[in-house]
Amino acid sequence: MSTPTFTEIPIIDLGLSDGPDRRQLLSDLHHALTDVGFLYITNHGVPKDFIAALVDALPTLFSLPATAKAEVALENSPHFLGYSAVGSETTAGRQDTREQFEFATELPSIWQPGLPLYERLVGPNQWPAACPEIEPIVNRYMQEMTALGERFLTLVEQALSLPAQSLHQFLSEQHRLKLVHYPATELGDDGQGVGPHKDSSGWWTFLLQASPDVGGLQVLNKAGDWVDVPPKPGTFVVNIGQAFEVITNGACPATTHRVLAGTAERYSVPFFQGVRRDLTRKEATTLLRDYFPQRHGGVSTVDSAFLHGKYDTWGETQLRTKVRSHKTNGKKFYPEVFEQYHND
Ligand SMILES: O=C(O)CCC(=O)C(=O)O
Ligand SMILES: [Fe+2]
Repeated sequence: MSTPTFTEIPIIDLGLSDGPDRRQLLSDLHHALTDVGFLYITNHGVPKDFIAALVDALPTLFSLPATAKAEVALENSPHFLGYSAVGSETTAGRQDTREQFEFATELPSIWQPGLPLYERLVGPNQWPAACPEIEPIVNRYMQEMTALGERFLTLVEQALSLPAQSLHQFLSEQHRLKLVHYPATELGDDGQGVGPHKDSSGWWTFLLQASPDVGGLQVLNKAGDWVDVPPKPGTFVVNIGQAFEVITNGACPATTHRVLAGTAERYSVPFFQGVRRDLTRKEATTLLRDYFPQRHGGVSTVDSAFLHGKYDTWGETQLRTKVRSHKTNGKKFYPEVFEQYHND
């Protein structure tokens, strides 16, 4: 018998959350959380004109000259915020075909000697001077996504029969967002937009597919088939990050996904809801454990560097991941742990 699995991505209408269809909504959400790990949300309440302003700004931003992009290079930032060119990222052993600007909730630097090194992940954005309109547009969008993320967690608590606010206790004050551009590739060029991965940096991801007519995002189901996640007007794609899989003891899986390179260029904007940096592995595996008892004969099947790695906090696990994938920043800003993170 083949493994029961999904063949399409459920659509959850958040507009039903206050009406008579609420029970059905929570039951559909439960299915999406436990069997799929991916969903679309509609009627999410983020103002259309905020989204449109962001979508409209992307082509201008990405057509800035290379020198303007280099001024805000991610390499300059101890907080791993800024621009990365096509070719600087490898996923699943192959080079990705995308360029991106990474921003975070606007916060001042807090790290000073004596504080955990991972506190250095927090700090100011680098805004491109040649495209000044992007700063207020992104800041406003981030505020909306932060609020949407919190509303959404309340529904997830209800769908999973968890106490009110029990998921909010894991949130960070810093969330991250990427503006992503996948350039058009030649026909027959077997490039990857971004290779197969699970989202490792956040609690939940809320993705805006910003090119209404261009597909490419796919999700891996349990039968090993890739399921398309085409853009749908008025929706966000929402998916589970690895920290959430850990907290739920694998009941809610962080599903593998990828983006195919295509002959049409594509823009997208993933918002990664942040997990508090001081979260310990012990807390992550105990705080909600009564609600997610061990399945599979007591052996955890959850795949996560946080769970199986050497470092005890979410913050340090994140810092290690970033130092390993951005070697220039690692050497420049984190020489005290660079070798150790690379060799352990
Ligand atoms: O661009 C997309 O649609 C998805 C991007 C993604 O999966 C990621 O950046 O983690
Ligand atoms: Fe992703």
